[in-house]
Amino acid sequence: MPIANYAFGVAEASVYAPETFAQGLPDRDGQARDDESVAAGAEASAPLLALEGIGLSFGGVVALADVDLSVRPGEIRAIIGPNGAGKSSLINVISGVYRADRGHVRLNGARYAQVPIQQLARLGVARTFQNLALFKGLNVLDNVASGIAYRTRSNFAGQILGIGRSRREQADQRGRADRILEFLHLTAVRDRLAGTLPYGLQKRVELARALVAEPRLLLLDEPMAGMTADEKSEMVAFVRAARDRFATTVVLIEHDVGVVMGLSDRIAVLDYGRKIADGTPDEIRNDQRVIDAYLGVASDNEEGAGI
Ligand SMILES: Nc1ncnc2c1ncn2[C@@H]1O[C@H](COP(=O)(O)OP(=O)(O)OP(=O)(O)O)[C@@H](O)[C@H]1O
Repeated sequence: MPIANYAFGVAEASVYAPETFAQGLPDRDGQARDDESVAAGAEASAPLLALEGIGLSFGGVVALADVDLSVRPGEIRAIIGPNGAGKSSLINVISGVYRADRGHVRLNGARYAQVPIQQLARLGVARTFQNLALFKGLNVLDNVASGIAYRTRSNFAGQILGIGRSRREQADQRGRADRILEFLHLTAVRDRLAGTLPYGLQKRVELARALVAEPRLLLLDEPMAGMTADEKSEMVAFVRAARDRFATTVVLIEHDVGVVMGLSDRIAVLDYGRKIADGTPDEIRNDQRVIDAYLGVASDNEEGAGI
């Protein structure tokens, strides 16, 4: 029985064509890329990110056990699994928040026992958080511009006085932030305090702040959590558009499996810290081990959607 029949209740979300949003910005090389070239590149290239034999325990609790994961450049890669399966632990290992007890992370060809969290931006990695982490008292533009503050080369005094290079850098940051706001249809709320926006828009501002640095690897921690169905559909389209436009590789964890099925190129499934399946949405939908893992959840939860 396909999983979609009982557990993955949300329809595949693809109501907005990505091209709608993908106009007006150059990609990393200043060249437009079509979807096919990104997908073909994803098939052929060496992994941008690879996890090798990752193990992580908290006291006696095994959060991750011998997990391998390979992420190709330009693909949208989801990690799913029931509550407590190890998804957050895995994304925290990828982003250097946790050091794995066993195994390594390969990023851009370099091998790490722990990814250096203070160098994430320079390594081309940006992330969003499960719980919003915006500066609620700052306006939207300044929140987004803060995502590229690391690029600043001017000294502190220069920034305070707003002189010379620092003034040019600030203008550059704001220009980039403005273009991302336009790309994500946020220009109308540019000057609003972030904390006053509806939740779904705040999540989109977080995406903008992560994207403004033009990361090679974008880590999304439950980007659709707490959103309405319409907001989820919009977010799906924006994430896809961002990938297509900037050739950004996306790794996301997300509870709404219907959304994941419609958005991802490949999906890895965790259960009790182990990877039990890995493949395309169709392969995952029909995988017996995945069905069993989620059936356990469905029988605990009459609505069958509590993943
Ligand atoms: N900081 C921690 N201290 C102790 N145990 C932890 C910690 N973080 C995670 N765990 C445990 O590790 C296991 C995996 O948790 P994790 O949060 O990674 O799962 P998850 O799939 O993200 O769950 P959820 O979907 O509920 O967010 C769980 O048993 C959890 O209780």
